[in-house]
Amino acid sequence: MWNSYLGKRLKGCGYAFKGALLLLRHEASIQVQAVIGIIMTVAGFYFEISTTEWILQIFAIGLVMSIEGLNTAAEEIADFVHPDFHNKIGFIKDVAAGAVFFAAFTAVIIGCIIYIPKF
Ligand SMILES: Nc1ncnc2c1ncn2[C@@H]1O[C@H](COP(=O)(O)OP(=O)(O)OP(=O)(O)O)[C@@H](O)[C@H]1O
Repeated sequence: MWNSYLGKRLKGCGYAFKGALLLLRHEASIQVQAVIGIIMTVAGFYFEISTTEWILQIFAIGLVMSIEGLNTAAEEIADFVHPDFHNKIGFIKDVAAGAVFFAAFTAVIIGCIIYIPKF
């Protein structure tokens, strides 16, 4: 029983990892965010940011990429269930994009708080 429980959890991790790779391979917006994340990581080493700043920065990068992944999932479901134009589909896609906006805005504020004092 424990074996099958562990096996299922490991399989779940495998699917999640596959999903992360799919996002990185096929989603332009996630690719851009990943590149920005790498640039910010290099900047973090260059400016020798503190442990708290690292935590905030890593959290911001993860937050934006996670919400973008969910936005992609929402768009895919919307296109699958209703490929034609519909106001409701437009609303669903707009609010999903709005969620990414909140995350990105938060990340920009965090970035400003960390880096503006260093210039
Ligand atoms: N089927 C539809 N019905 C109504 N409005 C739509 C529909 N598809 C897209 N839209 C409108 O166009 C906007 C952009 O949709 P789209 O699916 O191209 O998203 P996108 O953010 O450009 O996607 P991607 O992340 O793939 O670049 C939506 O936010 C919505 O306002």
